[in-house]
Amino acid sequence: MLRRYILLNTNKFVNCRHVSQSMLQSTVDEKSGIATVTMNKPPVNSLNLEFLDEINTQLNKLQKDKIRGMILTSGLQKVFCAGLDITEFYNPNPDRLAKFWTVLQDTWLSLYMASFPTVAVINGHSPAGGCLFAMSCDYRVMVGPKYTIGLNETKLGIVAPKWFQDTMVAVIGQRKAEVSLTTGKMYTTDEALQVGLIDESLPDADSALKKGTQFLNNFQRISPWAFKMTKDISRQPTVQWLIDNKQKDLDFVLKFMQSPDVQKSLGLYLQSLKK
Ligand SMILES: CCCCC/C=C\C/C=C\C/C=C/C(=O)SCCNC(=O)CCNC(=O)[C@H](O)C(C)(C)COP(=O)(O)OP(=O)(O)OC[C@H]1O[C@@H](n2cnc3c(N)ncnc32)[C@H](O)[C@@H]1OP(=O)(O)O
Repeated sequence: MLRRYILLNTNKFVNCRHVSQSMLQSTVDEKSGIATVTMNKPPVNSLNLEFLDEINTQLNKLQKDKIRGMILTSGLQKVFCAGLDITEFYNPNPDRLAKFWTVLQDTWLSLYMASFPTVAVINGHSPAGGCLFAMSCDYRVMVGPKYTIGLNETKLGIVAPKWFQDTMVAVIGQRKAEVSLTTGKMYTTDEALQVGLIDESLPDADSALKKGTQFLNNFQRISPWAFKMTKDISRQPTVQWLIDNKQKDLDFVLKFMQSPDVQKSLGLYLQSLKK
């Protein structure tokens, strides 16, 4: 494995393994075994087929490398992740859409059930799929006060799939999730903290990264096996539906996304984004 000194987001030089460099940068601190995975797909880290594939491959690699923890963050100025790439849904090629959705399912399962502790350092806006990724980590530290986070699918005229919804319920509870999902609510950092959607709010990215690292350091004294078993038991009710219904979920999305009403809503939403 290539060893070199590189400059991390913390502006400190640390001895680390450089794992990859493309839309995703991944570094592992040799001493702590903590990986920092930085999404870097301008302009907004939207999750298309290729990007999701890269994220999933990296998560599986980190698992094989037996890292001790992971921070997921963004290398962009003001966006953590803009969610799924809407152009994957608009006038889709059915074969590509099927691949895209399957990789999304797999990536979510890899992240949600990661064998190592994970922290999202949310250093920018985090709508929809971006919020899903953040909620799938074990801890969320967000840079405030100006960014927003939430599952806004109803605002696009679409519906958050069951497993997106269940992930939110697991974080903030049934009642708050129901109101949040039906209204497509995007929370400010303060609101997200209040509702429990994030665990901490910090004024800048450096202190958020430090906080995330502090959280991961808690696990130095906890057996990885005990951690993983506990997490599996806790998260099993949320993942089991998708594990049992991957094909049904895919078939539904293929049908739903190709319906004229949904295409019309998506077209209007894309237009409004361009404006
Ligand atoms: C019963 C069972 C139901 C089954 C349901 C089936 C299917 C549901 C499927 C999926 C669920 C969907 C999940 C999603 O994640 S959908 C994506 C939702 N995301 C958003 O709504 C975010 C939209 N973007 C923004 O709000 C902003 O861009 C931002 C993130 C706040 C950043 O703002 P900023 O001002 O910095 O950037 P711009 O707005 O100027 O954007 C720059 C550039 O990027 C394009 N873009 C932005 N977001 C996306 C995106 N998600 N996908 C693709 N492209 C995006 C934007 O259009 C601009 O493009 P341009 O060409 O003008 O440069």
